[in-house]
Amino acid sequence: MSFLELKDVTLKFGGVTAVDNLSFSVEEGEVFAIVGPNGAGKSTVFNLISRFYDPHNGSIKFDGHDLLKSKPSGVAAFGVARTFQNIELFDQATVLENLLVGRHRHRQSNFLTELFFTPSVKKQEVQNRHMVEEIIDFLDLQAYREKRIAGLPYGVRKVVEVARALATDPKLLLLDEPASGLSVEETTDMRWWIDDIRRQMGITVLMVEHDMGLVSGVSDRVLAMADGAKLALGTPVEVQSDPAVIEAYLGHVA
Ligand SMILES: Nc1ncnc2c1ncn2[C@@H]1O[C@H](COP(=O)(O)OP(=O)(O)OP(=O)(O)O)[C@@H](O)[C@H]1O
Repeated sequence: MSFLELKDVTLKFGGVTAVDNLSFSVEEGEVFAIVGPNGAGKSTVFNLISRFYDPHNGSIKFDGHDLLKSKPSGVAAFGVARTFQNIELFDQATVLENLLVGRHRHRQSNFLTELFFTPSVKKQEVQNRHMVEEIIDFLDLQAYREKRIAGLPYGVRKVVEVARALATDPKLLLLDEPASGLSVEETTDMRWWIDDIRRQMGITVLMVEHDMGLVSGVSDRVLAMADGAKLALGTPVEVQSDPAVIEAYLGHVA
């Protein structure tokens, strides 16, 4: 069985079929990209995996779990974390505080143990800090750790969003347009972060991205979508030279 498996998934919004009988699977350890013109259904696929929406048909399995039978909150507990197209951080909190919030799913304490700051709570707090500091070092965010999000440049906030998702200790990282709004240099940096996350942290990455340079540079496989359905699936070179993909993009540009 594949690490992540979507089978015959369909979701309609009224008369619009946002995802149309879509099947694909992602293997453990790969970087897998979803591309396609605006409105192709890419974000909806992310929202289905995150259990933000329920499909009308089909199945979604991750790491041996039937995601559709779990509570939406259970997805994070299975080890799925995501970033958002419009960065979702606490603006008035520092980088460090935002990352500590990301550790929340690992808290095993309750109100009383926290009230009395028992040894187990203290130990957990130390472990959380340690892990968060490692992520700050890993993504080179030391200079910003005590800075509030609101005052940070956009490119740094994008990296903090990735850091916050990593703080949940995921097995699968969903990156929603990691390069959107970034300069050419920042996009190159993002490419190396994604590569390091896969190679050094061993985390599987599924991303939606429009920047074909980033997609080709970092992805093992690419799924091209149009009108909610699969147009092509293969290596970046295979997908970029697929006639159906070329037509969908040219049709979109025209
Ligand atoms: N909540 C919603 N209600 C109604 N229609 C929706 C909703 N979400 C998405 N859609 C529609 O579903 C289709 C797929 O949208 P989706 O956002 O998944 O595309 P996308 O490929 O992510 O596009 P983009 O690249 O612009 O982000 C579009 O026609 C969109 O208008």
